Amino acid sequence: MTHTFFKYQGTGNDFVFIDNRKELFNKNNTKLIAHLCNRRFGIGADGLILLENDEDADFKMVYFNADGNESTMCGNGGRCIVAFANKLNIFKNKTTFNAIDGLHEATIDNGFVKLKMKDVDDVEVFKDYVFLNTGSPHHVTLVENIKEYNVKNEGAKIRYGAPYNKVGTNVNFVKQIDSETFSVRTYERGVEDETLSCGTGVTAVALAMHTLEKTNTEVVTLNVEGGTLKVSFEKTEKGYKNIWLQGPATLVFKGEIEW
Ligand SMILES: N[C@@H](CCC[C@H](N)C(=O)O)C(=O)O
Repeated sequence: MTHTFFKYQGTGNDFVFIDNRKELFNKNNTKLIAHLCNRRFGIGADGLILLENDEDADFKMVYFNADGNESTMCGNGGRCIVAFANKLNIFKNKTTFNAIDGLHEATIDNGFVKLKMKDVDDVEVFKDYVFLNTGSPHHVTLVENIKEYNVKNEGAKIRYGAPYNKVGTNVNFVKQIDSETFSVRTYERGVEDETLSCGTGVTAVALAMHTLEKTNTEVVTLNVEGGTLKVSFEKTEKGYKNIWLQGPATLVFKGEIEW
């Protein structure tokens, strides 16, 4: 049978989108999802996202990593689904949608999406790294030689090692550029490779760098391999609130595929 899909990218983090408002897609078909995300045998993407109806919001986002497993929040996927829902005329400029970590507010203006992320109350600082959950788990560590860094090998060691083990984590390698700008390269769990950008990852980096007092601004610029994102936030007694991830989200193509 022929199925319609859409492909979007947000700073190079790319996703297959399926309008599943009629609930025809089998979410337990891990093999099919991994096949659709495969860059040689399928459409090719870092993840697959279903847009569904929701009782409390304009729509619901269901996110799967490229390995076919449903996972935690995807920030760039969240920005892209806002662009997709806007294309489907589900809302005009401002929306609220449901995701695995709760309700998210968002706006879109000329392809530029601002997405409100969940509050972060717990930022754990260790000797060589910071760990926090911005909807997905993130290990953040500063490195000097970011351009030459072997993100895949070093990221995999941390992702599969203690204390994360089987559950794993995403791993962000960071270099400070100036008082409000950082370069970030991310190893993504579930893709098991470096991706060109990670939305929950740059959010984690911005909050971690603020916690470490590497920056004192509450609007941080993050240069990723696929472009530039901004994260703004407010410090609270326990952590951070009013966190917004901002950047472009673009339709790449629409297509049809057999399965
Ligand atoms: N690309 C994402 C993160 C997706 C989730 C991650 N791979 C995980 O399983 O934790 C983003 O933009 O946030």
